Amino acid sequence: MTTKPRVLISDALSPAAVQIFKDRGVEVDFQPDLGKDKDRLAAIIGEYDGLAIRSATKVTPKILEKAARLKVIGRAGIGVDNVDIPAATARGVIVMNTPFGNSITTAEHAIAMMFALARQIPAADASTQAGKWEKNRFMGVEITGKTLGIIGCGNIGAIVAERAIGLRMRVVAFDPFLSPERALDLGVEKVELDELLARADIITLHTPLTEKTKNILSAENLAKAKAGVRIVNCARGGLVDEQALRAALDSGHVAGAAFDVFVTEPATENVLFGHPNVVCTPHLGAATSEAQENVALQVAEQMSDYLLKGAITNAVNFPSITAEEAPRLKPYIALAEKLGSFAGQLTETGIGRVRITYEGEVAGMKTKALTSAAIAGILRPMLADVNVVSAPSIAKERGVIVEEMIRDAGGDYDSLVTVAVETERGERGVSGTVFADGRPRIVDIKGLKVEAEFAPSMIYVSNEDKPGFVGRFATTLGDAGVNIATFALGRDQPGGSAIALVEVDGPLPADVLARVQTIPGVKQAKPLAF
Ligand SMILES: NC(=O)C1=CN([C@@H]2O[C@H](COP(=O)(O)OP(=O)(O)OC[C@H]3O[C@@H](n4cnc5c(N)ncnc54)[C@H](O)[C@@H]3O)[C@@H](O)[C@H]2O)C=CC1
Ligand SMILES: O=C(O)CCC(=O)C(=O)O
Repeated sequence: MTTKPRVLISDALSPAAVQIFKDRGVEVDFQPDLGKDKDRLAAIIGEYDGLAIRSATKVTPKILEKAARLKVIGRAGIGVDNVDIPAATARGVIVMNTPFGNSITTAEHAIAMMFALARQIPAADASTQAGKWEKNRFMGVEITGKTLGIIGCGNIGAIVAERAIGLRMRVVAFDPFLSPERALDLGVEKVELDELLARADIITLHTPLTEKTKNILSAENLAKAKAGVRIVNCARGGLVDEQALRAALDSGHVAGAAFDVFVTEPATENVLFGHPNVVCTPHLGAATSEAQENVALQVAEQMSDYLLKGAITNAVNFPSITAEEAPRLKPYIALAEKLGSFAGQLTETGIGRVRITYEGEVAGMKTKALTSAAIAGILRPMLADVNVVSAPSIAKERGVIVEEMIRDAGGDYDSLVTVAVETERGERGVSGTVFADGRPRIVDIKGLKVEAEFAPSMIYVSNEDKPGFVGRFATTLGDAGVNIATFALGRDQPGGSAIALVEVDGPLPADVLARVQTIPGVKQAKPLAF
């Protein structure tokens, strides 16, 4: 007799999920408050094959250590920042999300927050119900004709844009990954951040929280914003510097702020609380019955499909491939994703085209999965939780042309994968292979031969091939106490163009990078993380 897989639901998912699991033949244990009790979760997680969550459950390495049977974590929602993805991946646990199920609802919340700010509805409500009838206190502003600045024009940002245009607003958007064609389709004007800050009457944020977006509205950027600007954040706490925002509200430079998300959640106290022009909700962006039913049904279907049939959908850490194909493909998937990540981390402008070339043995493998992995790697530095399944359609939606080429083995390697990214600044290609030890290696960057493994902390430098660079570079790092682990060099010809790919122990501090950038002959220096 085969035993049924067991799933634990540890957050307040819609009960619709319970029914789906039961109907599909999965045993389900619904404990909606368990996620808040990490000790109890750790005590029982070992009994389950699947864990279905929203945002209250934090899936930490400690929880994963106890999860001996766990095969899949299903997030009924978009952000998977409450799951330690590398730790889950390292334990072979698939992490799935539902990337679109709550987008409309969250966009609607942002629009609702914008109106709440413009007409001071929460304060007017409290005053009216207190019997004050303060008609002259609550003078609002009209939305029509105002400029909305959208930071992050992905799924939710695009829906907000469509709604705002329907409200007769002008919409400008800052999103390095928004293609001009997509912007045109949406009817939004693609601008740089400084221009958005200078022009927007209302700013709404819809990016994930990443190293690049953290404090994207810093004190400095808030100061650049138009006097009287209003700010809406229904994406993630930490996109706006809360202390700086409070100061800008106190000075009157920012006229109002509506926040659904906070640096620390649950936010039982916060520097923004108590300001008369601040409206807050407790992370309610996705909280409608429609969205909750969508994401609960979808996550239960996806998890059941995986547990019962091995099918993988919307996984953020693995492509959709069968169990038989997995062992052979795995190192090449890692290679393609890392080559893509290399190209993505070096790309600073919109991508027009991605060309992936497979030469030799790898050309006979399931290259679609490899291409998806490469695109996910390219997009991941910019997009919220892009996965290998959704990456190609996201690229298509954004007007990125993806080309796949297959060739016989021609060079020094049995298998060679090349990822080339074309932007308005030109094309950049990076090639790699998998050696007999199963570890992926970079073997060529922009036509320059180099041989290096991918490492958690690296520096990529392109420079003029002049004497003295290596010495100055090593001294700069050494003086700053940064230890060099490996050092790979390549060049086209003596005295020509050169590159260095250097592995360091730990992340490179920004001031050290700045010093590297000033070494004579250095054209570009970038930190990379794999
Ligand atoms: N308040 C809530 O309850 C909810 C919040 N969210 C959050 O909303 C955010 C957006 O979700 P989606 O639109 O589905 O994600 P998405 O991945 O479709 O869009 C994110 C956009 O941000 C852009 N972006 C990334 N880095 C950027 C940067 N440095 N500057 C400007 N733009 C940048 C990307 O190019 C992308 O277009 C996520 O953080 C998600 O977790 C999502 C659902 C509910
Ligand atoms: O589940 C929730 O209420 C939070 C939704 C959210 O933040 C997300 O989907 O990223």
